[in-house]
Amino acid sequence: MANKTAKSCKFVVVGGGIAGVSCTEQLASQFPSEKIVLLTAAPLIKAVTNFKKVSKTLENFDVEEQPCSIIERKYPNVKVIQSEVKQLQAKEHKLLTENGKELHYEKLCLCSGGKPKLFIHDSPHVLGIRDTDSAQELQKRLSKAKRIVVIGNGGIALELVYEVEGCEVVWAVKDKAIGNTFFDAGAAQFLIPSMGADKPERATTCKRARYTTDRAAPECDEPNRNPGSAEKLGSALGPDWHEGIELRGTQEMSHRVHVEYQCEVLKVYSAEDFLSSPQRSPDPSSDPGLWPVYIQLTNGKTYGCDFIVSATGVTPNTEPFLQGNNFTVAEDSGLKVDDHMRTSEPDVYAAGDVCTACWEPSPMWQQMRLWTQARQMGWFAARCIGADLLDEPIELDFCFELFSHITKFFNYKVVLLGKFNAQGLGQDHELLIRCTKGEEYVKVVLRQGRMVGAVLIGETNLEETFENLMLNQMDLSAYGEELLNPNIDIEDYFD
Ligand SMILES: Cc1cc2nc3c(=O)[nH]c(=O)nc-3n(C[C@H](O)[C@H](O)[C@H](O)COP(=O)(O)OP(=O)(O)OC[C@H]3O[C@@H](n4cnc5c(N)ncnc54)[C@H](O)[C@@H]3O)c2cc1C
Ligand SMILES: NC(=O)C1=CN([C@@H]2O[C@H](COP(=O)(O)OP(=O)(O)OC[C@H]3O[C@@H](n4cnc5c(N)ncnc54)[C@H](O)[C@@H]3O)[C@@H](O)[C@H]2O)C=CC1
Repeated sequence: MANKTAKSCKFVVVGGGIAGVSCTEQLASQFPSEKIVLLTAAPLIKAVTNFKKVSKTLENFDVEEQPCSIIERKYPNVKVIQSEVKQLQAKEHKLLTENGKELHYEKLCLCSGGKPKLFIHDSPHVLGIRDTDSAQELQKRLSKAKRIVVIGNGGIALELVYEVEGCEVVWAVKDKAIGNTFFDAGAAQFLIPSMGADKPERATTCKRARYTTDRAAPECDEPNRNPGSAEKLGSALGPDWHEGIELRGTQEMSHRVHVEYQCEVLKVYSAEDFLSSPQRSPDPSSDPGLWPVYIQLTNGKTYGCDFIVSATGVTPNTEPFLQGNNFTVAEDSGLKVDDHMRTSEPDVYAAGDVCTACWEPSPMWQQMRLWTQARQMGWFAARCIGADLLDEPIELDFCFELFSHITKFFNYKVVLLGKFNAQGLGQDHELLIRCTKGEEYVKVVLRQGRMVGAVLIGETNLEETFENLMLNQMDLSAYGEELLNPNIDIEDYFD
């Protein structure tokens, strides 16, 4: 039942992931005498630690899950309430929570993230990976598994096929090459040999140790009494999420990955259904009775396995906010935001995975649902809220000028800059490529002689120089292929 004594607050932020916490911290430091409520469904919040600027636009940081008390201690004007938002009444500037509370706001920022967009719903044999609970479930199931099937060709699939040991992995991708959200076929070819190679020894430090130690004792003011709802709405995992858990199956082997290219899922059968289906494959390993689940692919093959991982993207968490309100929603189901992070509802902003950037982007930026962008958007949304209250102008921040992402795949450092896959450029571009097997892969995208994108795999040390060349849009036509000549120290050249 709704609490009649509704609370009122100048700023309310929904979501304790990177976007929500970054927004809350910025509001708290900009408005130290105003109260900020951070409403979040999960018992722990995410914090950015060891933030380092690698270059003008590239940033690197660790992410820790922390009890809510830490942010409250750091910012006395912040109050964290652990409760799921059930409804937003935007006209009334009011939120209703699962605890039956009402909360009025003057300015609201929605940072409720996303959830796995599974290729099939309601199958006990299909797992999505998003938060700590789902990662632990994966670990538990894997510890009893001999074979799994991974569907999807983006970040999670790339990480998983490399990390899983002691278990056969069948990786089914829609495309002609692996890793299509990050790479082209050339880069994929460069990475393929690492897929079967032994992994180097892992450092023993575990960045996610807090997950287990703090979990038992959430310190929020209003602890969630319903563990089920928190489980469904945990914050997203991020860099190095697999370092804290052992992803090992039951078999005595390191890696074994088999890729099925250019296919999708036709049907998933339980063991029982498979027995009576006419779809039995000649592959003896898909014999009925051997496996708990069978997956039939569009290329005619059927695999039996212990379970299936659906690493098929993210759907923004918008449900509690849409009903009765007038949000404009993008094709990918995100809340559309303008260049001030405003949604179509007055005084409601959004940031991170829940939103879809709908401003005219700079020619070398695109949205991808990544940790860095969640941090930047959360922080920028807070600055926009502040500018609006103080009636000050604010321009789109420099961080939205050039897309930049630094990560690791197959134990290689990977830097992506600008239109790294020539996204949206049609035929109007040329590519320069330099590749040294097992060492580095460098791809540059040029448009009208100017650099507009790059993929750097390995320790290339080119990121700063290339970033500068992209930002200053220098005409490089005169250099031709010499631009990637390994005998020229390009850094000195363009300094
Ligand atoms: C396995 C995995 C690995 C990844 N690796 C990387 C990587 O290496 N590099 C990278 O850049 N990105 C990575 N990402 C992506 C990155 O984690 C996300 O883009 C980013 O964390 C999104 O942050 P967010 O704050 O928008 O959302 P989330 O982290 O999803 O946070 C949403 C918050 O909202 C809360 N919430 C949701 N609904 C409600 C509600 N109704 N009421 C109250 N609270 C609610 C949730 O409890 C949660 O706290 C990875 C993602 C996954 C799943
Ligand atoms: N190191 C990094 O930067 C990492 C980033 N992430 C991020 O986490 C989020 C979730 O990761 P992913 O689930 O891997 O999403 P993703 O968006 O990276 O990749 C989704 C993949 O699934 C494919 N796909 C979609 N529907 C499909 C279907 N029905 N059948 C077969 N394939 C289908 C797409 O073609 C795409 O290859 C993403 O935002 C991703 O960018 C995740 C892991 C690592």
